[in-house]
Amino acid sequence: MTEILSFKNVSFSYSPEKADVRKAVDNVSFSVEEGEWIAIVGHNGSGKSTMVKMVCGLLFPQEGEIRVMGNVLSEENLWDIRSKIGMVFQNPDNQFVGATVQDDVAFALENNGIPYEEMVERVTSSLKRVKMYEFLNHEPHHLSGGQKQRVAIAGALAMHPKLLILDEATSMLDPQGREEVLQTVLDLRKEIGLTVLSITHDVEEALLADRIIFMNQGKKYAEGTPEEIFALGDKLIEFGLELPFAMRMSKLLQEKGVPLAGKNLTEEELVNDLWTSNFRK
Ligand SMILES: Nc1ncnc2c1ncn2[C@@H]1O[C@H](COP(=O)(O)OP(=O)(O)OP(=O)(O)O)[C@@H](O)[C@H]1O
Repeated sequence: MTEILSFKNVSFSYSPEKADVRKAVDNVSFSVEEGEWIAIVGHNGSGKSTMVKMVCGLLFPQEGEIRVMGNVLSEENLWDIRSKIGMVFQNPDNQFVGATVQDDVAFALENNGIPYEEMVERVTSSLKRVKMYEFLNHEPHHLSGGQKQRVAIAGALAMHPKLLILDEATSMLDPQGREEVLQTVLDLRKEIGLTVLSITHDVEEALLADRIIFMNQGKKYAEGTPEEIFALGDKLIEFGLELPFAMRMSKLLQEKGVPLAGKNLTEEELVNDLWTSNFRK
């Protein structure tokens, strides 16, 4: 397994001179292996954005070290490392720089001096990967939120990133847009083994990840598979997170006396459980 990103005992405080101000990120360690999808979840102020800013070198840890593809992130290698990371942010309207979809995807390639023929090839293949090729000449403001985010993903893909960071990338989308973007990420993982780090409040999105890092007040409270993390149940609620819809529904049904065997993280599991526990003899 190749390690793409690691945090080792990383701490950051916005007021390092004040011992009484809580650290935004406090002694956090984790790693992301090639091909994994890791979701960082946590309530407001738990340190998620500060962690992303450190991965991109916008902030540097005061303690500990961050490695990207084996290299300790520093002022010297910052630009090289940034070129290997694709980012998609929260607001689909703040990310467009091109007048058309293809101009937008080509923007970073042009800035990086990629030869014209290669640029055309990368724009074409990236837009095909996110199923937005037919919108090549469309103006961005005519697209839906989900389509805009898929173009933003294409822009990131065109740079052949080692890591794609989704920073609350679905939080401003309607359910259909959210679904489109998440399906795109799932497809990309299957097709090209893309490594993904997503920062999210959305527990249903976190369920799709291989592993979840659960942050609380700057500290890593827990890390594990979605099953392990959501088994924490009331602890998640206490720290300001919801449980997935299927789990909440299972709990309510059990309280009403409907027999169910499991906790049921997904709707599919719930439907199967309802069927086997109640109807199949
Ligand atoms: N520029 C800043 N100056 C001072 N303190 C800050 C700054 N940015 C964040 N903080 C503080 O650092 C802590 C972690 O904030 P951070 O934004 O990283 O959390 P978050 O989990 O991303 O929250 P949200 O989901 O609201 O974006 C919070 O206590 C926050 O108030």
